[in-house]
Amino acid sequence: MSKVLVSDSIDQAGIDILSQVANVDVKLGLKPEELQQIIGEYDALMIRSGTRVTEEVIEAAANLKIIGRAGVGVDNVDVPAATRRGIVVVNSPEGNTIAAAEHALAMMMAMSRNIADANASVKKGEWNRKTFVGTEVYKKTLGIVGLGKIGSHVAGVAKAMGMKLLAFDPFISNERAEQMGVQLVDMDLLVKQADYITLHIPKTPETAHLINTEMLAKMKPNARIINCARGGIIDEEALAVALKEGKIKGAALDVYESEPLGESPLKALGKEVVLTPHLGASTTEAQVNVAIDVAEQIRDVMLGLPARSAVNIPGLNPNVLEELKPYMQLAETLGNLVGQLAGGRVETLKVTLQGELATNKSQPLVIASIKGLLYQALRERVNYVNANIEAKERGIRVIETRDDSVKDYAGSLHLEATGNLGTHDVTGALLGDGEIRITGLDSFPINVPPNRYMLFTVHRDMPGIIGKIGSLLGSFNVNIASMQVGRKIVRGDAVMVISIDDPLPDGILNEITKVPGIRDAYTVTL
Ligand SMILES: NC(=O)c1ccc[n+]([C@@H]2O[C@H](COP(=O)([O-])OP(=O)(O)OC[C@H]3O[C@@H](n4cnc5c(N)ncnc54)[C@H](O)[C@@H]3O)[C@@H](O)[C@H]2O)c1
Ligand SMILES: O=C(O)CC[C@@H](O)C(=O)O
Repeated sequence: MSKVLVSDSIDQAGIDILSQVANVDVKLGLKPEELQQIIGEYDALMIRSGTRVTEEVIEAAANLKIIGRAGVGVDNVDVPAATRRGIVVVNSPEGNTIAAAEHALAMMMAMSRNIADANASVKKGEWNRKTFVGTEVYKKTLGIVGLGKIGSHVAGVAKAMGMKLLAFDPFISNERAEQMGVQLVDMDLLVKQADYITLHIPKTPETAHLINTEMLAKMKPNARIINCARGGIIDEEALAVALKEGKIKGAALDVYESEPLGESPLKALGKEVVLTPHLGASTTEAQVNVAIDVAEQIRDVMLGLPARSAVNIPGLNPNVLEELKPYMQLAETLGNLVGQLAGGRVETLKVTLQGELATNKSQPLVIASIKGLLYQALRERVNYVNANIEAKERGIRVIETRDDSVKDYAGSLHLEATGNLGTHDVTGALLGDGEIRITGLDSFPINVPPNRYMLFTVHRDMPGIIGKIGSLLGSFNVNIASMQVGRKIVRGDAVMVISIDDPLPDGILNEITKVPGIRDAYTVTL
């Protein structure tokens, strides 16, 4: 049975799902070197934001197939290193959206009404109403940086609270913003006009220290800033100075440059700052959502099914995948076949998506074709995650073309591989029951199911040649399962496709090529 390591606290609902397919070990609070020591035993790792999956951990993870992040941000995972090793990284893009949005709104209200400090004061036995006079958010301007899933939900609630909404998000259209009642502005205008600024962007090289001394200096003296996105988007030193010097009114942070938050000038500040320990996703509902979402994906991958929210596999939407599933195997088989026919070093792979497959949605079939092509070289080390990278690293140019004219089948795939030994092409389609058919080889029409061991010849279409090959195979005790000939013109060139029960013994291919009329012979294992 497979083994899954859960190294952060996740809801039992997730553990129950994982237990259907694997032995689950829950080991919390592992030090990085401890994780590195034990990760080699596991097929899957499930984490939240507490575990750092570094390149060293990934290098030690000899059996790891999937890393599941029960949450949105995967910045605690070295995704490029995982991709290079063919490890799928999945997350739960929506499971904690509401929780994080509500936390940002709660932080805004907590700051406006001094909830945290007033609470602490009452608990100390004081009754100090004057110190904790607050401000209303009604009719104030909220500047939302990042109008994605969380930012949009914040916008909806803030609108209902009577706030005026500005947003900065270069990737959102004016139309979409208008639908939400939000005015899109540039960052400069947003920071100058907003009474409240809330960050809902990922941490990237572009967003690191986006809020720095210069930005803080542009804000209104009554401005308050909220960060429930990622630590490091705000320069914490600069923020502490701005708060201390009264350049801005307040800040509420849930996330920090380094977590847990150690020594920090922010801790020395008073009611102008509210700090929570990365609680954005910590609601019962969100934790059940993310645990189920990610555990189901780990289970599916363990069962050989695709993951619906893989961050390192290009655009595999579950509905599209469901439609394409029968064709993925076809693409892999054809890739494997054309790679073996081409032999040697393949330099170009041209994949033509034909008929009903000639749409953007079929792009995963190109990846499956590359995976098939590289199978002989990389075996299990190539998968849908790293196929593109592996092809690039080998200098294989992949050309994707589309031809929406319907041939004999509603949808078919044509693969052409060119390498140092020449060019070969194969075509394939699916029968109504989903069975794979190889329908073309080196432009000759054929119609055969793939077989584990196959022999192909290109020969002159003349009497006696089929018999000679049959006898030759018989003399080497090779049993033929099926045989088919394809030709374009009578007595021109033809191909012979022979499915055999066992691998072709050494030396026989050479004998076949010596038969008069045989131009080429290839044997493949699929
Ligand atoms: N505190 C928590 O516990 C918690 C919980 C969930 C999510 N998060 C974090 O919240 C953030 C937002 O999550 P989401 O689910 O809304 O993500 P999302 O991908 O739906 O939205 C992010 C938005 O940011 C925009 N964006 C990207 N770069 C930008 C830039 N340079 N300037 C302006 N906008 C930019 C994108 O266009 C997108 O619309 C992420 O950083 C996520 O990790 C934190
Ligand atoms: O695991 C957590 O609680 C934090 C999750 C949050 O930061 C996320 O990115 O989803």
